[in-house]
Amino acid sequence: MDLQNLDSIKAALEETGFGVNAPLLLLLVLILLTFCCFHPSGPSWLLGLGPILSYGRFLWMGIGTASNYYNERYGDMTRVWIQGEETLILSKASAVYHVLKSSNYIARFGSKRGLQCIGMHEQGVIFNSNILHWKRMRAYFAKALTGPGLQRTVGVSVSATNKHLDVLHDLTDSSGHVNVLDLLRCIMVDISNRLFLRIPINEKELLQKIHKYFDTWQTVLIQPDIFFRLDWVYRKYRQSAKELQEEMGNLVEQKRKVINAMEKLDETDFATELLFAQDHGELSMDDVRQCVLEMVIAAPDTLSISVFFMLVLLKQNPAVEQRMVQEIQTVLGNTLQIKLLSNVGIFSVSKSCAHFHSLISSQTQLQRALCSSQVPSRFFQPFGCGPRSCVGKHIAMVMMKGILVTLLSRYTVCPRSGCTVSTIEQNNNLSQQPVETDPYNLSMRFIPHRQICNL
Ligand code: HEM
Repeated sequence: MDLQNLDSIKAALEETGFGVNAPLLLLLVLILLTFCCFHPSGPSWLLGLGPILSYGRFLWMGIGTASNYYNERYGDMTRVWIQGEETLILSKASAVYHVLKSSNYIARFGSKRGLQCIGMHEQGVIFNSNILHWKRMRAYFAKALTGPGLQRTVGVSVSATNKHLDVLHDLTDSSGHVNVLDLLRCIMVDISNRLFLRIPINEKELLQKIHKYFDTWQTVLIQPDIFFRLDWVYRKYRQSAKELQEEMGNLVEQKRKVINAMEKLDETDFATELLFAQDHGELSMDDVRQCVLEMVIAAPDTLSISVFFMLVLLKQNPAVEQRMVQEIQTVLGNTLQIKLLSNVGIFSVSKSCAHFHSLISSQTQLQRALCSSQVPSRFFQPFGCGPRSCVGKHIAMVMMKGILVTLLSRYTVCPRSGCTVSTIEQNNNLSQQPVETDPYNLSMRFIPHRQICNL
């Protein structure tokens, strides 16, 4: 703030009859100074070029990488422009935590045309910014992802993992390396289907469609309107979104037929609840399809990446892996008992729960060792927090543990030599994930424990 401004404020005060009221003036100066000091820095306006350049950077680099770039360059609270709107980019853990947990943080940004393309504009839950509608949708998700649904998850996760480990050769190359990310995605989509939809699916085909949908989601989210008018560019993305939506529409219709053919409904699930709500006029057909779509895509893209990084990290921390395997062997005895878990007897559940608790402590220690010791643990929020936090956070933990315990009880997993979290090339747009153009570096050897013992 310069002296000229101070003089004009003084003159304005005199003109309005306040006179030179020293305490008032001092207070005003203090307020303005505070505002100047705490006003976030960022790229300059540059006759309107600044907003265009910063928006361009977000489109070109992807949301995550561009955010990191601005925070590194201008500090952990930076002002930029996205689609002409002033936007704050925060990287300080305490500030992020403060914003996320605020009851005012209930909407997400995205271009209207982009969200319409992927069916998320005022529909489903993930990017639904129609607050009343989002609240209603979130309730269906919350119901399916907690309570009895959560209890079934242990058995389903263990049995789906075992099923896919039994046919590991499907994803093994000639050098004996497994495409772990694909394996985990297959497991995840199987678990999601068994829990929320319960219809026969072609996992690989569905995963391909999910992959293309996710790519479209990342591409269109903050595009300007002109992008959607360039048919030769946009056509491909519109088509990818439509393919998954149509597939989900078909699966939902199949589900309806199954329900109609049933004499008595023993057990309900997410899709059934939605279809009933549609029958009662509470939800539209598009709502049902979009909610099922979001539920089915939520886990493969988040959990498979998380478990993949856990496996890499475990190899970087062999002592932790060894302790976990010992715990697994002590608690579960042998792999046969793990297979028994798929039947989810009360005895097996309590055993596995006991183990899960000890596993949490190992993981937390691993996390602590790897995260900066300066950051208090409450600021570590992989699932976000507050009203818009991950509605699947509890089930995600159960699924991850179910998969990890089953996997580690049968195999030790070896990434290629030199493959560590810091050497893996990563993308950071909507979420942080390994670059998969060359799956060679990301594949791992699965060595059965029996084989190690015999070595
Ligand atoms: C390791 C696994 C997962 C991670 C790291 C993760 C992380 C997140 C994060 C960071 C958010 C946004 C939170 C915010 O804005 O504050 C979110 C939202 C969400 N997650 Fe997850 N998630 C995971 C697994 C899952 C699973 C398994 C499901 C469901 C089956 C799920 C369903 C959702 C949904 C529906 C939302 C949107 C909630 C809303 O907008 O109201 N997530 N997740």
